[in-house]
This record gives sequence, C-alpha cells and structure tokens, in this order.
Amino acid sequence: EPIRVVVTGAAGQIAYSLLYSIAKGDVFGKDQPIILVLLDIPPMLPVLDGVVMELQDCALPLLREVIPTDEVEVGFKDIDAAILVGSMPRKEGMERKDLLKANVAIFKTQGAALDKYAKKTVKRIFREEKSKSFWYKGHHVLVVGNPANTNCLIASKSAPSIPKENFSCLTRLDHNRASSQVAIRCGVSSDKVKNVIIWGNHSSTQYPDVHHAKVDLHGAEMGVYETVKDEAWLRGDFISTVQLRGAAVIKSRKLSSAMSAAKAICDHMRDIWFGTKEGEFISMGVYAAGNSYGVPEDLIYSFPVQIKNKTWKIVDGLPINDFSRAKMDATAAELVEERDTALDFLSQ
Ligand SMILES: NC(=O)c1ccc[n+]([C@@H]2O[C@H](COP(=O)([O-])OP(=O)(O)OC[C@H]3O[C@@H](n4cnc5c(N)ncnc54)[C@H](O)[C@@H]3O)[C@@H](O)[C@H]2O)c1
Ligand SMILES: O=C(O)C[C@H](O)C(=O)O
Repeated sequence: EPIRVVVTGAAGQIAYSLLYSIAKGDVFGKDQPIILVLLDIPPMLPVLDGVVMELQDCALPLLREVIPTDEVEVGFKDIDAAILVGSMPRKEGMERKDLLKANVAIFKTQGAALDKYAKKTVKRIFREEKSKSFWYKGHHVLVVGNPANTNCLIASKSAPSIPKENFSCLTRLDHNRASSQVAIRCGVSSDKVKNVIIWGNHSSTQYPDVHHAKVDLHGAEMGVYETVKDEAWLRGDFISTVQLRGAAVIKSRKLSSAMSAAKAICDHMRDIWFGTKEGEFISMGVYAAGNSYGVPEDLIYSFPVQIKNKTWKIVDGLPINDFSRAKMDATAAELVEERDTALDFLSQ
C-alpha cells in the first residue's frame, strides 16, 4: 500500500531538495510506494506544476502519485506523515524568533486543519506502561518552519485530538552540524561521531553538548573531550559555530540553508520510521512533559532521543554539569518567552 506524505511549502527551496529524496525511497524505505501531496499557497500553484513535472520526469518507481494543492483539506487528508516546511525564511540580520509573528499564525491554522482532516486515521496501537512515550499509528507531523520549536508547539496545541507525541520539530540539522564540526576537528568521517546532543531551541541559544558524545578513532571509542584535547574550543568556538551556522549560511548564500536542511529532514523522518541505531541517540524537538532534566513541561524542547517501534523516548539520566545546566536553562528561558509571545499574539 502506498503511504501518503504531505510536504508544505512544496514550491520552496528546501522542498526542491527534499522531494526527490523522499520520492526515491531514502526516507520511508526502498520498497515503500509513496503518494506525495504538495501543499503551497495559491500564487505558487504554477510553480508547483513545474515541481510535479520534474518529479514525473525523474521516473521514480516508488512514486505512485503527486498531488499539488493549495487546500489544507486535500493536503492533510489521511496522511501518514506531514512535513511542515511552508513559511517565511529569515533574511540576513534577523533572529529566528523575529519570524514568530510572520509564521506562527500559519501553524495555528495548519494544526487546526490537521486536527480536522487527519484525525480519522489516528489509532492508538501501543503504549509502554511505565513510560510516557507512545505512538499512535496514523501519522507523524514534523515542523521545520521557523521558529520551529514554537511553531510546533502551536500546531500541536491547535490539534487537541492528536497526541502531542505525534509532533516533533527539526533540530537534526544542528545535530548534524555539531557531529560534522567534531569529525572535521578529529580528522574522521562524520559517521565516526555519535551521541552529540542539541538541547533546547533551534536558535542561537541552543546548546550543542558533546559531554556524552563518542568518536571512533581507528576502532577505539573515545570521549570527545579526551580526543579533541581542547576544552577552550569545545566550550567556545565549537558551540558558537553551531549556534550561528544558520546565520552564516544566510550571510554567504543570501538564502537560508536548504540542501542541508532537506538532508536533516530525511535523517529525522527515517529515524522516526525505522528507529535509531542500537546504543545511539539523536536530537529532536519533542514535547517536554515528563522529562527528567527539569525542563519546563509545556515546551517543544530538543532532547537526546532514542526511537524504537516508531516510539520516541527521551534518553534519561545523563549527568549534567554546571556548565551544561546554565546553557540548558538559558535556552529553555528563551522558549518560554517565545511561547508566551506566540500565545499573546494569537489571542489578539
Ligand atoms: N528547523 C530547521 O532546521 C530549518 C532549516 C532551514 C530552514 N528552516 C525554515 O524552513 C522554512 C522554509 O524555508 P525555505 O528556504 O524552503 O523557504 P522558501 O521561501 O524557499 O519556501 C517557503 C515556501 O513556503 C510557502 N508557504 C508560505 N506560507 C505557506 C502556507 N501557509 N502554506 C503552505 N505553504 C506556504 C511559500 O509559498 C514558499 O513556497 C523557513 O521558515 C526557514 O526558516 C528551518
Ligand atoms: O537559520 C535559519 O534561519 C535557517 C535555518 O533554521 C538554519 O538553521 O539554517
């Protein structure tokens, strides 16, 4: 049976890199037929036609149908996965939270539409008794549009019939950036670095943490601090490079990151579908209720997460030192402020 995957902002630059990877089987599996639903706003329909033509011209065997639309009712009906990209990207000099007013209303509307049109396929199939994590078959909603954490929270709050566990936001790009910076520094390929963590907001207050990360150095697994042997770099330039990478790409390309964002979306969704590797964790923004790290509950906050049987679980019990604690709290404080601003704005 084909699965139905909707990508919003399908006429935009991230989607242009993303759709090909999804349609050729990189995300949901090489044997999984796909119906791609492309949602954008009415003025972009002619552009969507061009994207449809190109997808057809790729002659991809898994791609059974492509449906371009500007109607949420069509876009969100009976979906298995929703990737919410559609929104305004930031320009040079803007902070991600500057996009709040421009974008948050989109996610309120789309959350409400998901609630209305997607809920019929939601069925609870699995629950671990002692844990708060569970998975409802039907669909997963990944929010990419910035400010991604707060947009995700608003979409989820606007879809009360869909469990909060079905929503996540993208911090995998930051996670990949952090892994790659460490790999370059250690002179190894990026697959030799595992278990970096992005805590908090997908913004310049995020905390890229390598205290629990490992590097495979010629077959021996080592801690990042003992391998890099440069605490000043790990606590200084490494962190700020990852925090400010999005702005650096915008400054240089005059456009926000797209190829790397699309790759990160694929990594995130593939892990939701197939699970994380044994002994490894990845970063994603999830609803913070019940977390053991003292993060305020009513936030979408990026945590280390493991995924099995399409069920995500925050990795508990990692020791947190004072340096990390202060950074985790600072990014949580920013998220609280963003959430309150968004809720104020939407109530006006
Ligand atoms: N979380 C992350 O890691 C991450 C990374 C990169 C970019 N982003 C964000 O992703 C978003 C998209 O970036 P882009 O470079 O593809 O932008 P883009 O401007 O190239 O494309 C955005 C598309 O969204 C469409 N759109 C706008 N409002 C819509 C709506 N209500 N419904 C459906 N579609 C709508 C636009 O018409 C456009 O086609 C931005 O908010 C950007 O900041 C997030
Ligand atoms: O930084 C941005 O505004 C774009 C994106 O979120 C990124 O991190 O590259």
